[in-house]
Amino acid sequence: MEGAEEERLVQCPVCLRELPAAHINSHLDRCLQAGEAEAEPGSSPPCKWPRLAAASPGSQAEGEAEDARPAAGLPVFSLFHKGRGGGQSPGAPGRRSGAGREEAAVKPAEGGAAAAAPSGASLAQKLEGKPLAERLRPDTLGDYVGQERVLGAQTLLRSLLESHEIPSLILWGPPGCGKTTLAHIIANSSKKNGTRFVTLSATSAKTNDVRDVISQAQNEKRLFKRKTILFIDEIHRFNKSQQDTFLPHVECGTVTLIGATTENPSFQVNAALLSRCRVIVLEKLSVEAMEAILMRAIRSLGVQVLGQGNQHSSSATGSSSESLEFPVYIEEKALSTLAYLCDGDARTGLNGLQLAVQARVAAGKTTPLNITKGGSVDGILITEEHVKEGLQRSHILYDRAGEEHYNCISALHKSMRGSDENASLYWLARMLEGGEDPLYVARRLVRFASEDIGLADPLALTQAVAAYQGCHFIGMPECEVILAQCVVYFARAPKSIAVYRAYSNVKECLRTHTGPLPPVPLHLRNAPTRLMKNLGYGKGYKYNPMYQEPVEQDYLPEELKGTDFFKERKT
Ligand SMILES: Nc1ncnc2c1ncn2[C@@H]1O[C@H](COP(=O)(O)OP(=O)(O)OP(=O)(O)O)[C@@H](O)[C@H]1O
Repeated sequence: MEGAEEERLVQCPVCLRELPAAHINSHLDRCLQAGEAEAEPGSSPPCKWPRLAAASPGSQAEGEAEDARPAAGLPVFSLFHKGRGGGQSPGAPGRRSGAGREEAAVKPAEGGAAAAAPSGASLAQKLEGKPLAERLRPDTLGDYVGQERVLGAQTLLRSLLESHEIPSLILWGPPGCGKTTLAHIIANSSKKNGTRFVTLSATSAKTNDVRDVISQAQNEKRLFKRKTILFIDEIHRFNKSQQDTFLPHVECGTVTLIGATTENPSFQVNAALLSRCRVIVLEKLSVEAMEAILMRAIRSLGVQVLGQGNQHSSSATGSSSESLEFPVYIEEKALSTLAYLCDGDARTGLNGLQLAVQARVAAGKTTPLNITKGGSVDGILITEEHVKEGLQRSHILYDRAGEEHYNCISALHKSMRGSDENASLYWLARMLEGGEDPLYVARRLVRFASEDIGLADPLALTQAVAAYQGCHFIGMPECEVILAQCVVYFARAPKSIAVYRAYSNVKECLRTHTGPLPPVPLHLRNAPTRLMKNLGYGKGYKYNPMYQEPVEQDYLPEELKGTDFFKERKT
């Protein structure tokens, strides 16, 4: 009987693991200690790796290994993201083993810029390991640049964050604008009042992972009165049933949800969930904000800024000459070009800077620089060309923010209009490979379908809308072939601008009309009330289906009678 009691399985209230009753007390002690360990700063939002193809593979692999390392010492409970597309999800089948469950614990950021590298380290050492963007991720609102509209001094969000009153939030904004960084700052500040911060990435987490986080949050709340903030990166990638899983728990306050998304949450986030969250719209970082972020990076690396033509007093702290044979300089113009070309994406800007500096330092080629009155100094110089190389794949071919964006879409439009399928494909690829938003191209195709093909092939519009939706569903890179198919269809399609031109003529007619616009003819008016009938509304209207023969009836106002917008030439 006693043996049976010992063998009876009971569930640990903390980790939910089933164990023999006889072992539960000792297990619980370990579990509680582990829970404490987890409360330590291990739960920051995930580290992100550079998206640039040119990013050094070595540094990424190194970073991933570091990122996936479990938090030191005791096993941890919470579920963490392993990084984009990385590895098995934390709660994948076969891995749920209670306290021993394998999790990718995210290491805490190492103190922001100040901790980027020891101040005495050489520049090459400072550039090793984690990507610069990760190391410079701000820890406090003080270092968070831009986004004044939502985080400025008098804003509601700032006062909520300062008072540690975190509501459920959806952070919506383009890549690299600071969504994860903001969550990271919230994680840091919420630790101060003992709140747990758990991170899941919708790209790798399964519904069971969400359930695990929720049940753990319930236990934490019940046993320790601790709140849980759940950060879900790329929340738009969760399907409806996954989103439904945490809906009631957000509602009853078991977890505070912070979701980050680059997609419009009205379409991608379940309406019920959305209504329980405050949507914070973050914008692309301005060129000025990007300059400030890049300057901070320059300072942390000890690189000095070189003004055009004359010596520029750099605000760099600690000259690189302390630890390097040659000082490193970057042209002021190179910085502003980088700030401009990265199109409000701080990760792209910082990665571009890192690659440019790394390449120049590795090449070790020095230039005599006239920066002192007395003569020249040998130093490593980073020019505008070098930063463009750093941004190579994404930005040198194609500048998403600037003129090139309009030039290429115009070239695509004209190539399709000219029925040149090769040129059409070329311009499409130039844009997509350069990082253009596929939905921007898809929207142009919808317009083209009506403007240039029109009724010569009415199916073109259906194709374009389907291509838009396809791109919306699957994103890049898979959607490129959808756009390619549509572009070739359009290049080969017959063209007609009849409707486009006729509609332009109508608009012109309205614009140039002098005096009051003619009233709607009485016989064309609807007459839902007796009064309207009495006023002659609808009187004399011939209901076409009642007639066998063509109906003689005017539909245009009297003064436009007989106008043919299809024949008239636009003036
Ligand atoms: N507002 C900001 N102030 C200072 N640094 C920033 C800011 N926004 C972004 N950064 C820098 O850019 C890097 C990338 O930003 P973050 O990961 O927050 O972007 P994100 O909006 O979450 O992008 P994604 O949608 O691609 O995940 C950060 O590590 C940080 O170094």
